[in-house]
Parts: sequence; C-alpha cells; structure tokens
Amino acid sequence: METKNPITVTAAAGGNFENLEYLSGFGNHLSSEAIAGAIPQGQNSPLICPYGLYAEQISGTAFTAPRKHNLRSWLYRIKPSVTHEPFKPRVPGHGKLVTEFNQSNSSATPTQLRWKPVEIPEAPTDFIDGLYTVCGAGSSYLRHGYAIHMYTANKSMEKCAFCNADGDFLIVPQKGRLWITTECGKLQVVPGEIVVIPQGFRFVVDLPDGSSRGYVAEIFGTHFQLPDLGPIGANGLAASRDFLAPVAWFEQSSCPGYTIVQKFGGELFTAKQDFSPFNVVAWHGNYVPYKYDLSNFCPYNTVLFDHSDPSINTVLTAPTDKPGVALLDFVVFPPRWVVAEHTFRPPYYHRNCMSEFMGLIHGGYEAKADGFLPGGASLHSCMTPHGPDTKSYEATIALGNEAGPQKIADTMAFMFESCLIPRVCPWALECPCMDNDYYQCWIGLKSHFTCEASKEENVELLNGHN
Ligand SMILES: O=C(O)Cc1cc(O)ccc1O
Ligand SMILES: [Fe+2]
Repeated sequence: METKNPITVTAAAGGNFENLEYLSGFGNHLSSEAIAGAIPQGQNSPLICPYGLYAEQISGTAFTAPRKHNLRSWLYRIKPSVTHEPFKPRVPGHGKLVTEFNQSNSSATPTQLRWKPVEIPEAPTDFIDGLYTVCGAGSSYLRHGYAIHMYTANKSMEKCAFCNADGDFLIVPQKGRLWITTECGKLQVVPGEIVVIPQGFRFVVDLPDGSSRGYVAEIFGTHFQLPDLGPIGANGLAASRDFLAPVAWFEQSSCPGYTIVQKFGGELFTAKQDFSPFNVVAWHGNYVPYKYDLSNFCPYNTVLFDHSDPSINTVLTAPTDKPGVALLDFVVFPPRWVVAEHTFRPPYYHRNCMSEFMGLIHGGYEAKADGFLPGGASLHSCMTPHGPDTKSYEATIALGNEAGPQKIADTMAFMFESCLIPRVCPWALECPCMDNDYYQCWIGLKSHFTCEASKEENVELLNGHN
C-alpha cells in the first residue's frame, strides 16, 4: 500500500518508565501522536491513513449511547488487532476468576468477614496468574454487576498481553509499583495511586519491584465517572485535572508467538500473533486508561458536629439506572483533620443496605485499632452490622467531649461500596488468611446504659412490657 511520509521506527522515545509524560483531565477528548502527523485530520477513517496506519475504533459504550455518556477512541496502528490466530481456551485455565456469581461458584454469607494480607507467592507468578476473585455480584454477560479481585504477584508478564472483555478494572496497588503498557501508552502506578483500565484495552503489567499485592474492582456494563459535587460547589474531592492518561507509545518489533490473553466471561482464552499489540502510533478519543494519585484528593468533612457519611469521600462512582444508587463507589479515607465537637468521631455503628468491601493501602484505619492490616480486607454485606472495634470505641470515649482537633495521619483506607450483594468465592472463605476471630473485636463492647434520672419511669415502662 502506498503511504504518506513512510518512516521506519523501531521504538519511539519513552521506551522505559522513567519520566513518563501524561495527558490530564477526566473524560476529556484527548489526542496523542508518537509521530507528528499520524492522526488523520478532518475525518477518522480516511482511505489511507498517514504513514500507512490502520484506523481502528474501540467503543466503550453502545454507538448510540447519549453523547454525554458516549466513550470511544480511534487508534492508528501498524496492524489492526484482528490480525491473530483463533482464540483457544487457555491451558491450564485460571480457575479463580469469576464474573457470573451464582450458587455453583460462590456463597451467600451475612457474616462480617476479614482477611489478613495474603503472602506474596514464592513461585514465579505474574499479574494474570496472581489475580483471584474474592467476591462479587451479577453477571458480566448481563452487563450488570461487579467482581472484587485481589492479586499477589512477583514477576512481569512476558510476551503476552492481557485484555479484559468483561469490564473495567480499577486497580489499587498496595505493594509494589505497576509499570503498565497499554495500547494508548505507558503508565507508572505506585501504591497510593490507582489506575483504571477500561474494558477491552490490551495491557501488560511489569513489576519492577517484584513482590506486589493489590486490589481490583471490576465493573460490568458501565464506567466510572466523577461524583456530582452538589452543594460542595465546583471544586473539591477528586479534581478532573489530576486524572492522567498516557501519551502514545509504540513498538514495531516482530514478536513471533506473542500471546493475547483474553478474559471473557471470567474464562481465559489465548490467541497468538506475530507482533506486539502496542503498535498504536497515535490515538484520539475519550475512552482511555488513566491513573490518579490519591494524595491529590481534597477531603471535605464535618467542621462542627457528627460524623459525615462516607460518600463524602467518593473518588469515582459507577452508576446504576437509579439516581444516586451506585453499582460501585470507590471511596477513600485519606489523612485528614477531625475537629467535630461533642461527637463520636470514628465511623458510627451501622447497618447498610449497600455492601461494603474495604482495603487498606498503608497505615491504620480509625475504626479498627487492631487486626485490619495494610494489604488485608474486610467485607460487611447488606445489613450486616459493623462499626468501631472495642479498643477504638473505648479510646474514643476516653478522649472525652473536649477532644481538640486531631490529625489522622499515616492512613489510606478505601471502600468499594455496591448496591448489589456480593457472593463470596470459596478460596476466599477457605483462605488461611481469613480472620476467623473477627467477630471478637466487638464482643467486648460493654453496656454503658445508665438511666438514673428516669429510673423509676423506665422500670415501670419495662414492667409494663412483661
Ligand atoms: O464501615 C466502615 O468503616 C466504612 C464507613 C466509614 C465511615 O466513615 C462511615 C460509614 C462507613 O460505613
Ligand atoms: Fe460501614
């Protein structure tokens, strides 16, 4: 084929992860060229693209989705993604990934669950093999639901790329950096940052630090958006400009036997091709991977009395069709000042129609003096009671009503909160890291009931009930 400005490039600048550049802005229509002039002007799909590239669209929403929700990008690549041998089931399979939760693969439990951090394996394990589903609800096939996974891994993916056809991954590394190569370019993600890889993008995870652990929320049938700020105003919480997308990066190497590992309905399939999938010379659009540094989160909270509901700390939300009801909220509990007067400052005791999965990136969590460790997790499902452990409760009461401003430092906990009730996978329930004594942390809560002023009235009242 005749090309305009033919050029031979083996690798564009930025082949490593030092000094990466990013494009800023959540949901923006972005564009990036590793070679100037590689994006066609005036149209998306000319008969012949600049440099003889193929134009390929990736759609994250139905073509017909309303404009304000519509997500798609155009990738200009050396060879189109379709240039591969047929998909085959991966052998050996994976076995610990679930995207359709039912009685055959997961259990219902209203019990408060907590896990200690899972050890990093000794056997060589990459990001794909290190991933396992803890719990979830709904179905990737029906495009409604979510899965919560965790990973423990120690080695970079080799000569293979991962592609998740089921949903978007929101990855929260807890230990070890992630060097992620995507079709849109490279992202370095360190613990304390998060990264979203939308459904369908091919990506490779390198682990420069070896030992790595983290959490993944996968959502089916929708995408993350920034929460509305309502009366907070035009600023606060996560700022659009702090979401960073990669700049175009490509390699033009011949790679015989390169494998695409496609997750489809929770099962893994492989397809061979003889080139790197990271052959996108330029791209434009609003459907892109992005990262966010949680230390940029600008928390709001009570400044006089009472404890604010955790929704005040929403970083990203994946909506359902019901206004205000999330398929999955990603909420953080960052370092902050607490100043409330005559108030029980830690999270209140509660039961929630939403289900709450929590993780801890570093430090401690204000409601759990003991036992909730960085890299660990907890699950309090729909209407399962929970709240501060005995030690946290007693320490709070000991501070008294006159407690001054306190800074909660060295902490970064988070919550995945969903309106769908998760079923829990068997390996998570049987895991040696399961904290079987979790319930004990509340058993010591004593009755402090005193009723001197109205003792007689109350005795009468109680007698009346007998
Ligand atoms: O259960 C938890 O620890 C999460 C949580 C935090 C908070 O500040 C208020 C409510 C809530 O569910
Ligand atoms: Fe809670």
